[in-house]
Amino acid sequence: MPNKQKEQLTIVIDFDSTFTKVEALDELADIALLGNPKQAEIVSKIREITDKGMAGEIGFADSLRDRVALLSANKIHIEQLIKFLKGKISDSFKRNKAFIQENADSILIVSSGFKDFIVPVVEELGIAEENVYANTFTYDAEGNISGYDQENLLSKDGGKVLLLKSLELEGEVYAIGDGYTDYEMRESGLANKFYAFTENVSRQNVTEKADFVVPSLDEFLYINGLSRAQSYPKSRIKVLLLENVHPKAVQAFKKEGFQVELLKGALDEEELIEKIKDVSILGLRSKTNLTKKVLEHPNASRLMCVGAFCIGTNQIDLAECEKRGIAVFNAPYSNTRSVVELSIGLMIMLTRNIVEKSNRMHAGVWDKSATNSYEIRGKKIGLVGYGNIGTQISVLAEALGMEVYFYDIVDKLALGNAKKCNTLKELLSQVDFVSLHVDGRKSNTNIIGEEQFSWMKENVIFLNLSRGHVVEISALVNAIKSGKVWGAAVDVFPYEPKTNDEEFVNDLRGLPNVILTPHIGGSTEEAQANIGEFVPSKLLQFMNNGSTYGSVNFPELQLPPLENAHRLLHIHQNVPGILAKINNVFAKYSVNIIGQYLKTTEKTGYVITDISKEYAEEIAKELKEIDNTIKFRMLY
Ligand SMILES: NC(=O)C1=CN([C@@H]2O[C@H](COP(=O)(O)OP(=O)(O)OC[C@H]3O[C@@H](n4cnc5c(N)ncnc54)[C@H](O)[C@@H]3O)[C@@H](O)[C@H]2O)C=CC1
Ligand SMILES: O=C(O)C(=O)COP(=O)(O)O
Repeated sequence: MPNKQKEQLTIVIDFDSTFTKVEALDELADIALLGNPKQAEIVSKIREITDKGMAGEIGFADSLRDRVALLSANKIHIEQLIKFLKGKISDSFKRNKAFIQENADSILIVSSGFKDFIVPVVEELGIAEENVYANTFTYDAEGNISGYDQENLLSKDGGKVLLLKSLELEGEVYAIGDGYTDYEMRESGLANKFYAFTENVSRQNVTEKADFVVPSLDEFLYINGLSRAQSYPKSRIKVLLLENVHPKAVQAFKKEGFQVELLKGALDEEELIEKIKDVSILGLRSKTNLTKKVLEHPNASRLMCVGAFCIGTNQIDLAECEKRGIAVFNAPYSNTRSVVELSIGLMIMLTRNIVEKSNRMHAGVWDKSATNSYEIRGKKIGLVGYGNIGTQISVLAEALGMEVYFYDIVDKLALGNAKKCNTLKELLSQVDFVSLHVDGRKSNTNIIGEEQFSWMKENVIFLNLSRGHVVEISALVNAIKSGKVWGAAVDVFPYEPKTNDEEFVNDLRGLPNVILTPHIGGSTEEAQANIGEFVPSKLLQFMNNGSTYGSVNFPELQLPPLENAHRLLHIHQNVPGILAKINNVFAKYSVNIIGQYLKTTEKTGYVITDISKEYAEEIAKELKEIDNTIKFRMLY
């Protein structure tokens, strides 16, 4: 075996729910019974028998006989099953194809399933037919399954033990599987160790008997010091996802073997301190504050990167993250359009006084009149903040015939015929609509208060879909009550309920021509699905490759994929001489550098060095000990 000088080791691997993600006979039943009116009933019966067998509740011979009798399958169905199973090989087996191919001679597939479909599937990863021990079907002249070879040891009760005994293997034997019959090989003493494989299913009566519980093949390889695709098994790395991020995000991390926990709501500071223990990757949305207090707590010491599954990152102490070598990513464009569409829609609803009309209709009042209903065409809109959202609204509003004005603290190029204002007052004093699209930086707190409302025209329509703390709510309430503001739409609030179970309490409730929405500007299926793909891809690139491209607080580096090299990632305070010190360590151990990349911000330096595979282990220790090192890790 590579990387380990040990006496001969044979690895015995189960097929169903271990090598592949599924139980093949259940799937065969699904395929064979397609179109049969009793399909659901028969399949559920077969699954029930499978489960009982796997849990050791009924003898295996009985389970096999009963299931085969229920199947009405033929050779064509087997062909379809093989195709299906090839797509269901467990992720960690696929990932470690190189190990399996290189060690195919010492790997045996021992299964109570059938060679008819197992052989073509395991051959995909380089395991030869002679290393597969399983049952075989018998067929009638038309190719229908008529039974199975009852002489085969694996068709009998305790079949795996009988088979293993007959093989008289020398050296160490390790068994990997998800079922009780896999454990029995260990119980009998024929296998030296049993690894309960839980990537696909986990059965308590099996895991409690195991020498080790392995959530992936990577974990098995890691425990035994064998060569593998993941330097450190991802099943040991915790991902915590908050605020009900899209299931696509959960899938993205699970597919790579991470340990993922998803929580529906946001967490407050104390709860986050509790939950962040041992977490390396944290995903949150706009409502969870990642504060200095959380970051400096020992529970957060493993945190490597954070994903804001939204645009705004004001809820995250970015500087503190940078100081601690934690890279933060967001989704700067995925929900832009959703906010833009909602803003335009709200403007029209308010200008036509639709909310009141609709409420009255629900109360049975038919009030067909044009009073207090206007078009937005020809009106002036003032955008405070001319970033990604502000500029898109600018283009659409102009297409709808509005005159666009904007104010931004940064010099921005006007799109179309939009007119730039030099001060907030200049903007507010001449427009019919005010729409806020600034970011949530602290200094934007209460930038719209009594004074700013006093600058606005009478009967202005006011929208805030940016951040709650940007507007002084009491001033807005007064402006609405005094009639200065004729209609308002507010999506974001200084305090927002943590979950959907908490009551929304705010002085804006009950005011006329005010549309209140529960911070849903970015909450469309499209936006959430986009974010659910985009943010994990950034976090995974950082974890797998070291790339920080798109980070909002870190030196940005887009790195080439790692090929046949080790990659050393060194994050340090940006003080003079660190690169020289790093390279002195490489020189001292005559390490061959294949590539080196450096990027710094004012405070932080990030050096990535790819080195050839032969290296002295001491270099990692010495690199970590360089003064001003923040974090160090190694990938291969
Ligand atoms: N309601 C919701 O569900 C959502 C709300 N948002 C909020 O919208 C904000 C804006 O999003 P993007 O346009 O993508 O961000 P962006 O960063 O592209 O644009 C923000 C613009 O505001 C400007 N700005 C900042 N402070 C200002 C001030 N005091 N006065 C004038 N201009 C100022 C900036 O220079 C920048 O051009 C986000 O930061 C987020 O807080 C974003 C998505 C969804
Ligand atoms: O993208 C943003 O900044 C938002 O405000 C949307 O936040 P959310 O993901 O809905 O909590």
